[in-house]
Amino acid sequence: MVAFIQPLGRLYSISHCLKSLVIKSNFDTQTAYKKIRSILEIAKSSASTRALMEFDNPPPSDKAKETDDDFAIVLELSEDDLHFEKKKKLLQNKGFNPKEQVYLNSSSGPDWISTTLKVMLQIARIIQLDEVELYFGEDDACSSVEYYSPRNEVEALNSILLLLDISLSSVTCMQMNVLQELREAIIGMIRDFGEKNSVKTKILENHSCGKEECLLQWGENNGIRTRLQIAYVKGAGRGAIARENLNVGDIAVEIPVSTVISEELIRESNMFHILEKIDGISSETMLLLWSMKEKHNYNSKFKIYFNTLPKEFNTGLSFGIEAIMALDGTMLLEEIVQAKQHLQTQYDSLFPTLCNDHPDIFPWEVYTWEQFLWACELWYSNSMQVMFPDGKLRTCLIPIAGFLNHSIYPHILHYGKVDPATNSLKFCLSRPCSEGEQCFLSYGNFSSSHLLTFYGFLPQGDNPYDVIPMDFEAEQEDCTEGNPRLDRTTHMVRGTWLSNNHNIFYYGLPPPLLDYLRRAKNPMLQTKSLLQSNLENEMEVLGDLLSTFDGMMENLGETDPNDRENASWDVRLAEEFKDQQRRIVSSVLNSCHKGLRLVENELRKCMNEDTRD
Ligand SMILES: C[S@@+](CC[C@H](N)C(=O)[O-])C[C@H]1O[C@@H](n2cnc3c(N)ncnc32)[C@H](O)[C@@H]1O
Repeated sequence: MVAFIQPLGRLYSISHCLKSLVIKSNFDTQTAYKKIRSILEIAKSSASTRALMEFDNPPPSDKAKETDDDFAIVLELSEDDLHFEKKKKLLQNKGFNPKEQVYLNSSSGPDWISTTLKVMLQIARIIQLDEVELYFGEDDACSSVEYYSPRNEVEALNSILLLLDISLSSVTCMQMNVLQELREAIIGMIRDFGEKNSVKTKILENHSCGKEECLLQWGENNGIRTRLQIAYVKGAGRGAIARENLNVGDIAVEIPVSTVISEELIRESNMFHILEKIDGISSETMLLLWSMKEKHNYNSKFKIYFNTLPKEFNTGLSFGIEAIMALDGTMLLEEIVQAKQHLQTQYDSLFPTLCNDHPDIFPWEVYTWEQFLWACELWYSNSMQVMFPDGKLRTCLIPIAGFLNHSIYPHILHYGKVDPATNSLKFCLSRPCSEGEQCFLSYGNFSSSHLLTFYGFLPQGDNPYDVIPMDFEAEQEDCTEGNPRLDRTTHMVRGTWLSNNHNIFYYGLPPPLLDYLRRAKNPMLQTKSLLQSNLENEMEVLGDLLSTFDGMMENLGETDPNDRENASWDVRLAEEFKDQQRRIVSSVLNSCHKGLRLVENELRKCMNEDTRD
């Protein structure tokens, strides 16, 4: 996403001990290439130096069993991980260390592969958790989490595969057999996971793809290699379809840097010397202004690419007034209004000044507000963040790869780093894609509100990143000066159907939120035992949540009975989004009601016991 929109704040209010509940969209930033990743490390005792790849001797108790074929893989949570402490705690709750050795012993029994992989996968899943997944990850030792999110699962399986591949190069023959067996099992798990979650694409045969084929030909002439073809697909414009069966690790598309639209181009243009003098202008904004003019340049190197771009993008930024009003009761209304206002302010700060001062370089008919909005939508919905060999992250438009649609079950997770050896971007598969199947990318771990605003669609399936963030502000006594101060904490909820744990003290709701509310009510309560005081506190917490979410549901109103089929594209999208919000809020309300019944039951038992005593 281009960096000229700031995160936007949104408001709700909660009664009782909490002063206010401010809801913010602070989990939507494009983190994929900025985030410091946890690394998985493998250890080998025979190596003279401890490097990324080492093998460890078995622990003393296992010494008797030590053979040439007894060896361990170490899965390590990097201390550089942004969430190191939380992940370490979660690992420890499940009985693992942040640096865990998993012994590979093929003679330990017929189930050694599934037992070993189960352990490795549990650890790898936690290491690969992102901020939202970690927040919702159950934190008690008893609940065994099967999986956190489709992205996390594919990421965790691929990280184990990478570990095995790294280690294959330096093992004995017997150890190689063991690793190969594990590797095949992992590939099988990735395939099974993909088959269970495959998204059926309807290809629209009656649409011609002449312009797209011209671009593929242009790509071939310019060194782009692709195993994808382009077709119109139902509900998503164009999409990229596998021409042949593609396996994990295969490259679906390879794009030389010379065919990428990035800030280098603006430096070569005649508008650079004017734009560079504008205070605080970002390279993304310069590039956006460049692209507005370049799409009319008949001699442009990228003319064929510009020819394939839609006339309209239909993102949330183009929502008309009726659609915006249809969002009433959701936080998205304010977000879209603010985003549009922000763009209008940006436009007004540049135009008509640039057109008046340099009419030959910035012709007014090219730099209208409508054209500016079109370019913003182009850059928001089609650009990718790319890490170049010089270590700089640049926002780029990437011909052909730009046809890849987004999915919650993506085939391609990592694509944003230029391979310095080939000076190209490689789009490698993290799960297989069969011939004729649509190949999907992950645009990032985005909520539906973000995807609607900046990309103009709502993804199919349960989006684990559809959260309702909640910022709590609680007044605290300042010990040193006796002045009250505001403590701000961020929590969130999402559809409680995504949780595995609906037992008492959990109810499918996020444990960190519940713990925070419990402590806010009664800082002395420490345990989740069935004591009367705990249960009474629990009733209050659930009661507060119930009244907050009841209010949200009331604000959302009833489903619009009007015929959606005949509604305009934007009103239909707004109504669909609102339905999703209702579903989330309704699931929270159900969980609170069920929770209250559970707690009441236990409280009754508690009181009966007291009267018997
Ligand atoms: C990078 S482009 C992908 C190619 C695009 N479909 C096209 O025809 O040019 C991103 C745009 O594709 C569409 N898109 C991507 N993923 C989608 C999905 N899962 N469902 C519906 N539309 C999608 C949205 O319009 C989005 O703004």
